[in-house]
Amino acid sequence: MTLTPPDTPPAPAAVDDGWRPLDAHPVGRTIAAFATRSFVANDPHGDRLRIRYEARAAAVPHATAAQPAELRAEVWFGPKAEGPPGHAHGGSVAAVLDEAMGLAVWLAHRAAVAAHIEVDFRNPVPLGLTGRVETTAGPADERKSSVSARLVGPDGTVYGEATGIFVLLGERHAGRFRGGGA
Ligand SMILES: CCCCCCCC/C=C\CCCCCCCC(=O)SCCNC(=O)CCNC(=O)[C@H](O)C(C)(C)COP(=O)(O)OP(=O)(O)OC[C@H]1O[C@@H](n2cnc3c(N)ncnc32)[C@H](O)[C@@H]1OP(=O)(O)O
Repeated sequence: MTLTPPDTPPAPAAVDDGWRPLDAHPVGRTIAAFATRSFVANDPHGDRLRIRYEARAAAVPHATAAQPAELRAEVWFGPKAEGPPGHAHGGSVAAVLDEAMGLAVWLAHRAAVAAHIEVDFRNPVPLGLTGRVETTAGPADERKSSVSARLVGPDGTVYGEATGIFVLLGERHAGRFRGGGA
């Protein structure tokens, strides 16, 4: 006896929206290597912050106003990110937004450091939240770029919003931010 398989609806066609792991992008590879050391991203299996960056490539190596390379992230706030009981420390939220903005500018233009950031904490972040960080790097002039980022929950709740001015590293900063640790 053969059974007629039940009607199964066709699987929805996967939508390729262009987002890839950060290290799949040529510039993103350098950034991803940096992020293995950074304060925010250096403990991908830890209990504080886990973050995974993704890039959407521009068709050209450097972003233009028409075709920027974009960065976003998925982030998890673990039990050791606590600030107010049961909720994430504002500094952890600010750090996540700060780093994402810096990496967004790096991806879109070149390596940069924060000169000025502002953060609005819109809603308390419950520990255990997995949220999405969205960034928008503005166009750059010779020395700086404006950028913004926000942290959004799976239900669309906006937890934090940030804007920043990031100074693009150039000859005048030679050696200043290379580091290497103590
Ligand atoms: C393949 C090679 C790979 C290389 C790898 C490189 C290593 C990776 C490097 C980087 C990756 C970073 C990944 C993101 C990490 C997360 C982001 C952070 O948290 S970064 C840490 C916190 N930030 C600091 O420690 C900066 C400390 N501050 C400074 O060192 C200086 O103040 C600095 C560099 C920010 C500015 O000093 P000036 O002398 O270079 O710049 P001036 O000429 O004064 O300003 C340039 C423009 O920026 C404006 N500007 C400067 N500071 C401003 C401010 N506070 N507010 C508003 N505008 C400001 C100015 O008005 C000027 O604008 P006008 O060109 O005239 O239009």
